[in-house]
This record gives sequence, C-alpha cells and structure tokens, in this order.
Amino acid sequence: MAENTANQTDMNEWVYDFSQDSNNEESLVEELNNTKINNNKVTENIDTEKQENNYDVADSINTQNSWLNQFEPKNHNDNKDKTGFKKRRGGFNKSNNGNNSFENTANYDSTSNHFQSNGVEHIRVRGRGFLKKLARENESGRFEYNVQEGNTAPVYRGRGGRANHRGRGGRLRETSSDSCYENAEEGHNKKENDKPTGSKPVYIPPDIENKELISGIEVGLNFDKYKTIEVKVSGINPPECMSSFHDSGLCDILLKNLSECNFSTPTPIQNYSIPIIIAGRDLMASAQTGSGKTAAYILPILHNLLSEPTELVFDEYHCEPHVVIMAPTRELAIQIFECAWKFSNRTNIRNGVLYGGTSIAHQKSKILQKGVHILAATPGRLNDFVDKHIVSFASVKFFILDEADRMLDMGFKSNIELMINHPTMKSNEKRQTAMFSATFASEIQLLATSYLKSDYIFVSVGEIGGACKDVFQSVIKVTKFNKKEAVLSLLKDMENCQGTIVFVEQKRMADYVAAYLSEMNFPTTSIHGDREQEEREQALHDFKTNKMKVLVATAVAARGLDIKGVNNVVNFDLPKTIDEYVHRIGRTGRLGNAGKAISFFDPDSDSSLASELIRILRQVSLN
Ligand SMILES: Nc1ncnc2c1ncn2[C@@H]1O[C@H](COP(=O)(O)OP(=O)(O)OP(=O)(O)O)[C@@H](O)[C@H]1O
Repeated sequence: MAENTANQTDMNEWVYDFSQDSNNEESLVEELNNTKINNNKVTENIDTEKQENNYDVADSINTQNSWLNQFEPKNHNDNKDKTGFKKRRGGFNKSNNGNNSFENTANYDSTSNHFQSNGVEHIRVRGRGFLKKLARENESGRFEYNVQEGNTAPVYRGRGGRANHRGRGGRLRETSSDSCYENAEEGHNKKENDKPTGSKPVYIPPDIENKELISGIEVGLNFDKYKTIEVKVSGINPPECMSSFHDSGLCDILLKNLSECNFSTPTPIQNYSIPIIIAGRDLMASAQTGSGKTAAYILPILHNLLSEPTELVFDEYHCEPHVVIMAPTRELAIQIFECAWKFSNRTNIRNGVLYGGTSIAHQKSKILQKGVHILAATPGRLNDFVDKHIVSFASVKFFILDEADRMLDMGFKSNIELMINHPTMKSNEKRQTAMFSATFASEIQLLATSYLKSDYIFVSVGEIGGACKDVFQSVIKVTKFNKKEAVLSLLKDMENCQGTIVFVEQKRMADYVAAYLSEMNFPTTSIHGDREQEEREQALHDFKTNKMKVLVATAVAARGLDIKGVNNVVNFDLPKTIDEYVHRIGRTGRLGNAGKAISFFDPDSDSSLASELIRILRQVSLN
C-alpha cells in the first residue's frame, strides 16, 4: 500500500505506455486509476485509506461539509471566535485570537478577509449587513477592518500604506448607492446582485502606475520552437503572412513601442493575424496559451486607428468607442486594457475598461472625460452601460471577442447577442470582427461564423484546443481526502514554490486551501468570485509582486491571465472540461518558458475527464 503523502512516491516510476491504444473509456479510466502519466505519465501515489490522518472519517465521510471539515483549524475550542461571529458550517472564521490555530498564520493574504499575524487584528469580513466595517488606520498608515456595530464609514485601503489616496499606493472605497447588478461575468460576486443598501462601499480601482507590473513575460528558451508549429489558414484569398515586425507595415510609432516592450520577433499567431486584420478581414483564430494572441489583435487595430483616424464621438453623457473588446473575467479585461495602453504610448489613442465590482460612477467619468477609442469590457458591465446609453456602438469599427469560445458558450452568449444585435451596433458587413482563443469547440466555431463576414479567415496555430507543449504535465492519483496533504507535500518538495497557482473547483474551497497553506507557512492568497473586487485585485497584485508565493484560484483565473514567474500549476481539483484544463495549465509555460502542471486525479469525481485528459497528454508526448 502506498504511503499517504505525495513525496513518498517517485513520480517518474510509473510511465504511461502510450503505445497501448486504448480507446475504451473504461479502460482508460482504469489505467488512470491504477498507474500512469507523468510528462505525460500518470503516477499512483496517494493511498485513499489513510483518511483519518486528516479528519474524523467516522462522522463525516462522503459529505461535503465533512470534506471541508478537514480544513478546520485544529485548535478551535468553540463555535465562536472572540468577535462573537459564528463559524461557517463546515468551515471557520479566521481571527487572531488565541482560540484557534490561525494565531501563528503569518501569511494568509493581507486583505480584509484574510489572516495576517503581524500584530494587527484582521477580521474576516463576512459580507455586508453581517459585519460592519470600520476603517481604522494603524501605525503604518495601513487600514484594517474592525468589528463595530452601526458603523458604516467609508473604507479606504492602501497598498503602500497611504490612506485617502488612490492608485497602487492607496485605493478608495466610496460609500454610495451606486450598485452593480450585472451577473454576466465569470466569478461574479452574487452579493453584487443585492439591492443597494445605501451604504455599500464601492471600489475605485487604481490607475496604472507600476509599468513594471504590466511589462509582460520575457521570451523563454523554447520561443524558437514556435517556428516549427504547423499553421493552418482557411478562407478565400488570405493575405500573406509577415515574418518580422518590420515587415508588418505597422506604423513607426508602434514599432518603437514594440521595441520598448521587448517584442523583437512576432509569434506565429501575430505573423498571421496582423496582416489579416490590417487588410480589413474578419478573423477566427486559435493558438496555444501564452503565445501572444492579445498583441495579435491590439497591434493591427492600433495601426488602423492611427493610419485612418476618425473623430472620437463623446460628450458628458455618452461615448462611442471605435473598438470594443469583450473578455469573460474582470482581471482579463483589465489586462487587455493594460496591453492596449502599453502599445498606445506616444499616440492620442485613449483606452478604457469597464468591469463589475467597481464604482459605476467612476468608470463612467473615466470614459466620458475624454472619450475612448478602445474599450475593454466584461459583458455584464458593458450591457449595463449600453442600457443606460452611456456607451453606444454607433462608431464601432472593431468588435473583438477574447476567449471567444467562452464568450459564446451558454454562460455569455445571450449577453454577446444583446450587444451584437443592439440597435446602435453596426452590421457584420460594416464592422470588423475577430475572435481568439486557445480552445474552440467545433460547435462554437459554427455558431461564431454567424457574427463574422462570410469571407472571414480561420487561422489555427498547432492543434486547436491543444495544451502548450512547454508545460510538463503530470497526473497523480489523489482522493479528495488526501488532497490537502498532497498539495502540502508538493509545495514542500519544490525547490522554490514561488509562482504556484493552485486551482480548485469551489469558491469556499479556495479560501480553505489558502488558509491551510498559510497556516503551514506558505504565503498564500486566493482569488475567486466571492471575494470583493478590491480583494481580487489585491490578491493578484500580491502574487505578482511575490509577496504571496501561492495563489489559490477558481475558474476565474483559468483563462487569459498572464503573470510573470508562474512556474507551477496544481490542479487540486480537476476541472469539469478539458478546455478549462488546457487554459489552467496554460498559466505557466508561456512564451517559450518552461512550466509544470501537476493534477490530482480523484477516480471518484474525475473519471469523466480521463479519456480527454489522456488525449491531451498523448498529443504532447507524440510531438
Ligand atoms: N512577440 C512577442 N515578443 C515578446 N513578448 C511577447 C510577444 N508576444 C506576446 N508577448 C508576451 O507574451 C505574453 C503572453 O501573451 P498573451 O497574454 O497575449 O498570450 P495569449 O496567447 O493571449 O494567452 P492566453 O491563451 O493564456 O490568453 C505576454 O506577457 C506578452 O506581453
């Protein structure tokens, strides 16, 4: 019987034999259950029987709460912490009182609902109406939350410890009735659907201040391998692809910006997309994660705006962007905005971003101040602005769907259709439309064609939906009861766990795992849809600046996020679909850099993914 910890098994011992052609799903599942892969091998190493190691099996087996109970800090001696707040069912409150094991948790995040034992009291904030927040500045100038009934004072938060300032060094939460009702967004916080309370703190995000943080990933050793990837192009009369940025016809100012951003050689998706978009053609494109799809559409769009300038229409009530870029998550919308901003340097191009969880008034004033040429947005907030006639599509030249397959699946489709069919939106024929993703199921491709001109071009770089080959993938059999220890072992075994993203399926699990790892002295933060937007951005900031070594995330961080120094992705829970797996592991191994992805395969819950998982692993091993 194998030992109950991940590090007691040699992960290379069991090599999956890809020569056995096993098409039968059951046998694949069995294979996964019994042995297998690492670098496209599956290893068996975690025994399911030592569950009691984690928690009391007898009273909890097979119930969700019991599964969560294993994360309960061991020293709880009553159901309430000293603040008087009841512990969550199956979970816990975090406070630094002496009653629980979090008193020594040095590192769990720095924001309001995460624990930090720096001698400052940090209380988990449980939602509006349940816990009132009081901003109190501590000695370092940093704000924290205190529990005090009846206090609804505005709360300010500073990253660098400066109060009453916005920007990276200080952020403002205003108290207003300006509420967000959107829901068309991944990781959307349900609390945002609450009726306005009149005292809801509204988050005003910082302006871009730290250019270093948006400077992008550096080219890795395997960058040259991009040249060997097969590219397929279909459609009538496709424009010639380019071979260098200097060939591209992009205007000089953009070439200068490119060189400042250390973009010296285009990636294949850029080689093909840039000429196609410059030529005015519609495009559906697929290329592996981390291969530069964002610049592949931003650069030709900027070129068009600069070489064929048209008047920007806006007044104090509304604006008419020339370019609308849709993304499924807030953080991705921000990232696209930052990318456009970076390449618009020295031009008169104005960029804007709209996303939920933030002050509507603030975003409105931002885009109406001077108008915007390029607007990156999440669907819910954009729809809201369109409904309120703040944004009109009357001047749209380009409509872009990033993560297009996600934008057109059931979750977002109706929102996208609302925009595409909006009375102010130009017809397919009169606007240019482009769609990008690393995954593109054929039924979504079919649906997508109805939004494109009939002579659109389709480009695929490598296998559509294939995993990035620079990610070393391994799968370990771990049952749910042993995952906690397995992830701990993995982190301990890593020479340096800096830059590790741990993916989980449930929002509350993200908090539990993050709290547990913090307790085990791994500086960890979390991002998921139940966190306030300010906390989500703070978590990403802390992870990007290496303040936190580990980021525990739900699907909200699976797609598109481009973070330097992500070396490892751990699938604590495997996702439900193989496409999400491909996107998750694509947070590492970007732009020719090597990365590692380790997935816990639980036969009880993951067998439906087994055959697809093996297909993806085989693809990589065969090339
Ligand atoms: N030609 C280039 N030269 C140097 N850096 C580049 C180049 N193209 C893109 N990059 C950088 O590569 C990183 C990945 O780019 P990007 O986020 O656009 O990838 P992507 O294909 O959209 O990934 P995903 O599928 O995960 O969304 C970014 O940091 C970007 O700045």
